Amino acid sequence: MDHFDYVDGVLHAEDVPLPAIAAQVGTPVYVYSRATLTRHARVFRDALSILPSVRIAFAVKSNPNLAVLKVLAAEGYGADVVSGGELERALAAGMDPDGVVFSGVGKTAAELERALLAGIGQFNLESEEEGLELAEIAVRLGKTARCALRVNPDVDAGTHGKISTGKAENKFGVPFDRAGAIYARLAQTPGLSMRALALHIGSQLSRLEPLEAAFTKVGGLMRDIRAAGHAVTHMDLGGGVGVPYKAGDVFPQPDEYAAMVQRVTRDWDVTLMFEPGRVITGNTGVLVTEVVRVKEGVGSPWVVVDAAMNDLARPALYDAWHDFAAVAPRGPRMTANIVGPICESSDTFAMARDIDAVERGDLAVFRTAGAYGATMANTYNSRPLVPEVMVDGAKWAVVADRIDPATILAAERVPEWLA
Ligand SMILES: Cc1ncc(COP(=O)(O)O)c(C=O)c1O
Ligand SMILES: N[C@@H](CCCC[NH3+])C(=O)O
Repeated sequence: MDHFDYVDGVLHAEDVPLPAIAAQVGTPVYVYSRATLTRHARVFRDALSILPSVRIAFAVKSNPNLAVLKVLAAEGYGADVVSGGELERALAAGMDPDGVVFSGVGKTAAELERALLAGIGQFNLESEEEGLELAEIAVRLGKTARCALRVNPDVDAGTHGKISTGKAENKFGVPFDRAGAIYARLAQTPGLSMRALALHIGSQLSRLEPLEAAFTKVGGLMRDIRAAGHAVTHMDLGGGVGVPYKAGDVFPQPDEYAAMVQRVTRDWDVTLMFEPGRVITGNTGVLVTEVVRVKEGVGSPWVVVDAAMNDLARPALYDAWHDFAAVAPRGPRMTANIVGPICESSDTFAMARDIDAVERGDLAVFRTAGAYGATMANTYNSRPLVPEVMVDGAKWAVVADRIDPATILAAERVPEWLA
């Protein structure tokens, strides 16, 4: 459930008509509902409350906007970060460093040092090499780094290949059959305090079975590691729970996910950690766009909108589906190809889609754009960086400015020797 509904034939975000935002901020623009965000944060947290000891670290990459992070910090969420930049955002949002988990295969020495000095809660080590490097830095700084070892369980998540992370051929984590030995070595390395195993097998999972298989497998590994005499006090089960993008699609609900986790982890005796992203933010946002032109096509007309693959990359990258709806539907329907203005054929949001009939100048939205939307935007074709707005009841505010090409141009330099 979200808070984007039609009132008197006009799509609103909570109590605010989207045309009012478009008139002031222009398009394209991401619009987030604070009520939806809060609701999702609470539903997920409450579902997990059936488990004895839980820490939730929001996957910042899914929506790193500072206002979004502030709302989640107030709901007791920590942060799963994958770069120094995301760490700074989490800290700027007032998140407790102890609730920050640092994932990623390529953390640099500078990032590791900064995170150690900030006192983050856990480093999710993705290799033995990373662990040894972190240990050296920790010893030099007189610190101890609390760590998890990320294991690659070699389980097929059944999601799009480009967002699958738990098969042996993916770069993430250490090979399952090497994990016990690596954990043992790192547990004896000064500067590190090994406390957990971590896993994350992929994103936008539509079924719980692959997660259950992976948790079960890594649970067995945890027992082996304990039997070898090493402590495991935490287990980080990652994120990955998917959301429906297409009206009518059915996805696992947070309470079903929690029940599965409870069943698998009943005798683990650990603090369970989670890194949800999309399930918290996916439904909290829409991308508002304006129809620039309706152009004759072969078969279906081309509906050219002013949003493009630089603003919402998911359809171009993963052939992802985002529902498209007119902000003020005229009544009839049409079959159309929806595209952006960028000079790439992959700048296509939908082909031969049955949509609300639209004309030049009409506003429309791509739904379920709160996760992996603005965060993946760029300025390709020297387009502006898309702005973001948050709505709260009848109030709304710009929470990220549109960065226009002139500002970007001002950061570029022509060297003297070219002048
Ligand atoms: C390590 C890690 N944790 C958490 C997430 C969040 O995933 P999702 O948005 O699918 O919940 C990701 C992204 O897939 C990730 O790479
Ligand atoms: N960017 C991807 C998700 C990647 C998850 C990263 N671990 C998407 O839009 O679906």
